[in-house]
Amino acid sequence: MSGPDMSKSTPAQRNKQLTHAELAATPEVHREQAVNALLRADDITAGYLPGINILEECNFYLDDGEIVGIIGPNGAGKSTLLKTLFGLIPVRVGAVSLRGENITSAKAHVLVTKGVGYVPQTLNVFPALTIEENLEMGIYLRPKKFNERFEFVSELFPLLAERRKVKAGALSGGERQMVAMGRALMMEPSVLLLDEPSAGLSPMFQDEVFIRIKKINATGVSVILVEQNARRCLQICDRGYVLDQGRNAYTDTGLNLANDPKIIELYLGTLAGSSEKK
Ligand SMILES: Nc1ncnc2c1ncn2[C@@H]1O[C@H](COP(=O)(O)OP(=O)(O)OP(=O)(O)O)[C@@H](O)[C@H]1O
Repeated sequence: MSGPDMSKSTPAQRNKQLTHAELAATPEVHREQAVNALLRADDITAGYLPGINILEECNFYLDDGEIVGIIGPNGAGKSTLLKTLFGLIPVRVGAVSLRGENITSAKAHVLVTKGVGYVPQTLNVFPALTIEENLEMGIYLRPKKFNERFEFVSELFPLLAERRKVKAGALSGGERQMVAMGRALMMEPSVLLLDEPSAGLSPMFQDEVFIRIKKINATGVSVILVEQNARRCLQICDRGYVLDQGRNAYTDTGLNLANDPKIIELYLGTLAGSSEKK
């Protein structure tokens, strides 16, 4: 690839020097940038039914400390990518690695012990259990650390401590989302995978969720965020990927994607002209 000499720059610096066109068009660039990534997927193909691939040769990486957003149309494969990274769907072709360790198709419970947390879009709390019991379920592998982690999670979500004896089934959608994120944080993950955390929430609660994600990230947790609310997602993420029909369509910084006329036209639709919240 022609262009600036990137041999002495950090991955973060190199990200900023490249346009989405360069990144999307050249898998070599992805590989070069992803060398020291915290989590990366190389050319992964995956699907649910035999012979039907949902993801086709997808490339993805997350650097330490980043929030990376994944946006795209309905059915593009965003949730499937997250599930594949978390070992819920086997990888058919390609590889996934965590801090350089090959974790391709490693099972979810193994990934949790390696510092990967996952919050599914639905059915992400135990409604019959109290908030406290839900959080206990999150750390059942290390029960002695409950108090320490409960304190950490309560600082991010004070409501969870205040209402610890309330059953999760009695909470609003936004409050349940906090329980789900809190539970995933109990195991002290270094990477948190969030599947459409703002889905179905009122605009006020959506804002609250995005603010909390930034706070979680500020504690040192790297975040992969799948979102329908693409514009809001791009506002808070360091980098974003656009998936379309199971393939990488574009990737760039969140800011560049949000302001790219092509992305606006194809993926952000009428939201593009709406007032933005910073
Ligand atoms: N359990 C499943 N079994 C078979 N096919 C599935 C399953 N879950 C999802 N799919 C299919 O995989 C494709 C990608 O779905 P996925 O949920 O990953 O898309 P998405 O980009 O997250 O979209 P959305 O924003 O609508 O959730 C769709 O065609 C969907 O019908």
